[in-house]
Amino acid sequence: MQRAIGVQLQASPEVDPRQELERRRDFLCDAMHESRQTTLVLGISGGVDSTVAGRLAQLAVEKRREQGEQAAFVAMRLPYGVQQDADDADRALAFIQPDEVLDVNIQGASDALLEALESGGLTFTDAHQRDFVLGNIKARQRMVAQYAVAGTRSGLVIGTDQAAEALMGFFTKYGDGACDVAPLTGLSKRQVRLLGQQLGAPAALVDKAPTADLESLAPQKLDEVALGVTYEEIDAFLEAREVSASAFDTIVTTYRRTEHKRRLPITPD
Ligand SMILES: Nc1ncnc2c1ncn2[C@@H]1O[C@H](COP(=O)(O)OP(=O)(O)OC[C@H]2O[C@@H]([n+]3cccc(C(=O)O)c3)[C@H](O)[C@@H]2O)[C@@H](O)[C@H]1O
Ligand SMILES: Nc1ncnc2c1ncn2[C@@H]1O[C@H](COP(=O)(O)OP(=O)(O)OP(=O)(O)O)[C@@H](O)[C@H]1O
Ligand SMILES: [Mg+2]
Repeated sequence: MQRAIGVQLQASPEVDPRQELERRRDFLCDAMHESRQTTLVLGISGGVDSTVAGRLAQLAVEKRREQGEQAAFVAMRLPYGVQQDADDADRALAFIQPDEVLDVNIQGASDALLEALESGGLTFTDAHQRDFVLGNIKARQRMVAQYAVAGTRSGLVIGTDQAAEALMGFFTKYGDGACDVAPLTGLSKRQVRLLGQQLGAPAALVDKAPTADLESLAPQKLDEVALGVTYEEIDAFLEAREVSASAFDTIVTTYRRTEHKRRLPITPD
């Protein structure tokens, strides 16, 4: 079963970082060519996934320009108010060297929607549920912001979903899960870091502990705390290595429970 899920998610035990970077950069170039779009758009959080995907995007548009095509990468800062790890986002942008940076605070829109929902009669069981729902609103506001830019600039929105998040369904459906191109597909978290290292990204970002950072009541909460398994265990599962019985159980149960997130909407037969 472990192998079958790995195949389903396009995971592989080993990758050659140099070759993978070239293949994934060229994939972005081909996607721009085939869709006749001239811009790539991506939110840069300061985490390793958007650092790697962002640099790949910049390399892709530079290659398109070398080929005589019009191409640009628009990186977006999308903080909710003041982001605790804003320095990391700045560091990531300094490394990526994007053609353009747009800074859009998603707090106003996110809070306004939550307030309107409450005025409209929606109630929550407790403060934790309210905060969790607001977290998913934040992820979806980032999607709305990126698509607004893509719609203005003939752009493709990049998603940073990789095999570790896909396996655990650890993304907001139609939030950060929504995109036009997903260049990190199939990579374990370890492999994303390998690609970051190969690109020459700052070690502090390559080795940074992953956080979705969506809950205002628990800023910078580590993904591993929310997931109940470590990325090491998730990567071992994806890379067809041995996994403890309890981790195996958590991973397979979560994978099945989140199947709907990896599929198109349910339709009548
Ligand atoms: N069986 C089923 N078939 C079809 N649809 C089903 C369904 N079960 C729920 N649904 C629908 O799916 C919805 C639940 O999905 P969703 O809205 O995504 O919500 P949910 O999975 O509850 O929450 C998203 C999770 O992803 C994490 N996350 C989000 C964003 C980024 C990152 C990150 O790593 O950076 C992590 C976040 O911390 C949270 O734990 C339900 O409200 C319902 O509408
Ligand atoms: N504060 C933010 N500013 C801009 N974009 C964001 C922000 N938070 C999340 N995103 C976008 O949502 C994506 C999903 O977040 P996620 O946390 O999975 O990735 P990451 O932060 O790049 O890496 P890591 O998973 O290691 O934290 C990010 O890659 C980024 O494109
Ligand atoms: Mg993050």
